[in-house]
Amino acid sequence: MIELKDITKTFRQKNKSISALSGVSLKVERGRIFGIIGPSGAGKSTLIRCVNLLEKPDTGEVIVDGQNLLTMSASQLADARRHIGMIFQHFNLLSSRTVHGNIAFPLELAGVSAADIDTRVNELLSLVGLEDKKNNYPASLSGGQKQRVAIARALATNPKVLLCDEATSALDPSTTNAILNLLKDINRKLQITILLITHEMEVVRTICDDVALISDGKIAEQLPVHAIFSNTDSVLAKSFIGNASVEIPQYYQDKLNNASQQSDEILVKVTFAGQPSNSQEFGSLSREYGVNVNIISGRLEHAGDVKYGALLITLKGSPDNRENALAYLQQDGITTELIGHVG
Ligand SMILES: Nc1ncnc2c1ncn2[C@@H]1O[C@H](COP(=O)(O)OP(=O)(O)OP(=O)(O)O)[C@@H](O)[C@H]1O
Repeated sequence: MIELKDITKTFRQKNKSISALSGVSLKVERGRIFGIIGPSGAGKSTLIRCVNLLEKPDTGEVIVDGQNLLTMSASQLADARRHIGMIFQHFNLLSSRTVHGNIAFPLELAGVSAADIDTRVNELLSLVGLEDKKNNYPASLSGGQKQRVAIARALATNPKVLLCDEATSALDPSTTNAILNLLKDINRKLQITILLITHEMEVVRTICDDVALISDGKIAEQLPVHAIFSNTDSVLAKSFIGNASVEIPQYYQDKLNNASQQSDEILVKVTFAGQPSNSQEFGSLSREYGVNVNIISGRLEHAGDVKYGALLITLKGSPDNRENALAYLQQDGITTELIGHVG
């Protein structure tokens, strides 16, 4: 649905030039939610703005729904852009227009009749759950409600593609989730292809089917989200797992300081880097290896049908049993790190 071929973009300022994109190619299949993630300054905004030519690439091809946007006349491009909706981090609503007026705006520009506009705006208000805010002005809405208006406006002309430029970065976590769910719903119901940029892995994990990592204006990695963890060399997997730090509670910190090396209980950090969600690691440890397992703290997340994250556990048993239990975990692809004796 979207294909970028060898895009380059350099910004020229007085006496210097900044290379924002150098040779970026990517393909977004129809109906997918595709995330582009990367650190600040990596080129994410420039890249997404190239898709609707808000930013014109210096070289390369931008193909949306089979049409090369860079070879179009101005009127063809205006028409093609009606099929590419966009939402922004700061919503970009018109403060002098009501919710209805904002959503109606692109329809007015497209020359739709007042009666048809009214019908369409009502449909969109119901889709985004804002029927009761029709006559409100943006200033009286919450951030999440403003983004819902922006989504409704972006969908007004029935686009095939929705571009999301850090659409949830200005929102709190629960509002972020609600907006991500709405985007996923829209993707499924309307079969709309979504390309989003974000600096948060959580956004990728929550709704994306595919992800590309951009770094220094180049695509460093690109893969389906469910495949991140089966690819042990994946930079993205490492950054997911890197976030899975666990804190040792003070109580166990004190135990670590005071315990003898002969104690039969050890504190272990267990890191999951893509294990199937249904594996039964801890059950087997007690049953088959004669050790007692106690989960102290940690965080496990799921991406597709795999889990990742880290747990802090204690294992209690004879030295041999503990060693066998750790070997069993490692054989399952789990990383274990002995922190010390406790107890
Ligand atoms: N209009 C511009 N003029 C000059 N330089 C620009 C312009 N827009 C972007 N840049 C530069 O291009 C590079 C990529 O910027 P871009 O905004 O695309 O990155 P980003 O990944 O979206 O960053 P952030 O997450 O901080 O928004 C940066 O070095 C930035 O300073």
